[in-house]
Amino acid sequence: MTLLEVRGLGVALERSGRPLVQDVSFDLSEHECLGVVGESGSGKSLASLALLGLLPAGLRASGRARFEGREILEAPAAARAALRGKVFGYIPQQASGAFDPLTRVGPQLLEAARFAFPDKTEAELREEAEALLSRLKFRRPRETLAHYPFELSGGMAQRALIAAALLLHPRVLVADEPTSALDAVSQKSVIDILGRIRGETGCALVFISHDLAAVQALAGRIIVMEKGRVVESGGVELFHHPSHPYTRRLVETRQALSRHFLEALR
Ligand SMILES: Nc1ncnc2c1ncn2[C@@H]1O[C@H](COP(=O)(O)OP(=O)(O)OP(=O)(O)O)[C@@H](O)[C@H]1O
Repeated sequence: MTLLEVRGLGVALERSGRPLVQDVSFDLSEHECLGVVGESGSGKSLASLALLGLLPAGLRASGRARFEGREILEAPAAARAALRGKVFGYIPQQASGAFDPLTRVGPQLLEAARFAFPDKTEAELREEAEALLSRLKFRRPRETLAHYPFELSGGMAQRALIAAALLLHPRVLVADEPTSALDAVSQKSVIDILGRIRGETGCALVFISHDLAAVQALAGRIIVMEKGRVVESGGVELFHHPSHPYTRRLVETRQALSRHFLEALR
């Protein structure tokens, strides 16, 4: 079943009308993972922030986006906030910046869930958070909830953010470069976790990354963005037979980087 239908999504500067993202279209079904790739500045984050209703001040979205047939771009602010609470989960790029350094991890993890599920007791929410952390490979979930953010490694903080998003039971999880600030082992762990969650919960995933290997591991379909536009889209075979020169360049750059690292290891 199609969850999300995006047609002609654009983002522009409010004052001048200068376009930053233009004509992005895709469908997203339950369980599906859409990979969004492209160089830094190609518009990946702005396209997803437009869908989430989280564009920075001074930017405006245009086009159409429907969740289960309901238009979301034009929905009033309160309805957008409710959608973010219950429909869309968001995992931002920098886990460290997403936490308030002076507040323990537990209250921060539970804050949005308290609003989203006012009928659940504090004990129920804590229990759910601990179970989630345990699924996300935290050995001592209760202790983790009592920690301050600085006591978590980068990989742990990123996994804690995934837990915070999942506590809201999202139907669509948007992960914006969730592995870019992590070492190789943590990257693999986060990718494994995202893949598993999709299988277990049925939530759809929009996975934004310039790591082509990670996208290949997770996504069934891919859109390639350059300078704010989608230049190519298709299945993962797109990386083996890229038809657009920009996709070819991305693939060649990745192959050259892999060769470089392999030579450096010899
Ligand atoms: N608040 C803003 N005001 C003006 N221009 C912006 C703003 N935010 C982003 N841009 C510009 O919009 C374009 C797309 O930015 P965006 O952050 O979506 O790229 P990206 O592909 O996500 O890059 P990265 O991989 O580095 O996160 C860039 O040229 C960027 O400079």
